[in-house]
Amino acid sequence: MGLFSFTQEIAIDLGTANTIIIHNGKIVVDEPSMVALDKRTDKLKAVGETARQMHGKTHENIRTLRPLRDGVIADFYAAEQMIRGMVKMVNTKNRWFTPSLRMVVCIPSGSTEVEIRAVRDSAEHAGGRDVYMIYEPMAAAIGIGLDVEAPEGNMIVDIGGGTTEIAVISLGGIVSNKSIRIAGDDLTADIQEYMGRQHNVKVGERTAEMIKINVGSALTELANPPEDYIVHGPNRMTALPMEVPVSYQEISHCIEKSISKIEAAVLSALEQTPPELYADIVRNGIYLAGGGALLRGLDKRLTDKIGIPFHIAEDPLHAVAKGTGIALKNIDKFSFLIR
Ligand SMILES: Nc1ncnc2c1ncn2[C@@H]1O[C@H](COP(=O)(O)OP(=O)(O)OP(=O)(O)O)[C@@H](O)[C@H]1O
Repeated sequence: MGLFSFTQEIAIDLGTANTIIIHNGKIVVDEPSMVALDKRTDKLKAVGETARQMHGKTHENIRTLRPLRDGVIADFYAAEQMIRGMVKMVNTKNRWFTPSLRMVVCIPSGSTEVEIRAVRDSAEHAGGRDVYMIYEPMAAAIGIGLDVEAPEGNMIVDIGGGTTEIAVISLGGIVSNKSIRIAGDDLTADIQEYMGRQHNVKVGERTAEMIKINVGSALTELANPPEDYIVHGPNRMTALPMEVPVSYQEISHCIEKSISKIEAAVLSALEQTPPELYADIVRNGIYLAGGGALLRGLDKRLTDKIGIPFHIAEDPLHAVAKGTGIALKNIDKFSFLIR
């Protein structure tokens, strides 16, 4: 080791929609999982929020892309560039020498060997010397503050951008899990398609996501309904500008199919749960994490349908990252980390 080499420890929640880095127990990077590359040289032009702002507005020499799809790396080179770019954001002070990185990165629980390898390779190419991995639902459970090593069953439903992960955790391990590729991005796609079909207005992905955040609902009747959201966009036929007010009720109908699929996956995961753990889950309730947990009425809908209380994690968008950060501090203690 040279005179100026040092090890930096970071935890990465590498998500389809957002990537979060924790360093010294604090969130230091929280950016959309997006890169902008120069088409001619493949060099990185921008990463995170800056790349997202370029999305849909680029000329022929720049391409913006999301390196992950459905929770897993879809573009290996872009993923590596993104991790590199985001790690650089952590090291704004020490530009003179590159630290050796000790990382904990989270991965979907349904990952194949090849997908795990892809995350490890990307992390190592981006400077990781000592790379550990943790399954996302395990990280979410730790982030929520559950004692994952206790002989007690807990069920986590983590609804991210690309995947919904449902897992039962007990004694420091995942007893059963179900991962489906229906999550927040599918709800956004449902809305985008619906706006064109129903209102004849063309909306981009970002606008559809804003509709979801402002008036998305898993129920057709809400106790505290949000005000209609006004959408601006071109008419699909005439290209003339339109202004369309959108209500939460119509959005609840348009995302109904996808929500039902998530509901069915939770039921199927419960069916596979061993009886002793099932009893613990009925007593403790089920924890919702990930950005999708913020959808209005989802906790109530699932509670009413399944008959077990659903609790939304305190900070659902950051639960996985927080848990990954705690795992980083306990690398030697947590035997469930993957090397
Ligand atoms: N208030 C909200 N209501 C509904 N959905 C939301 C809200 N806020 C964020 N989301 C959605 O949550 C998703 C992102 O969640 P999260 O950051 O947990 O996913 P991720 O970790 O990047 O994805 P994955 O776990 O699938 O790799 C996006 O689809 C986003 O649109």
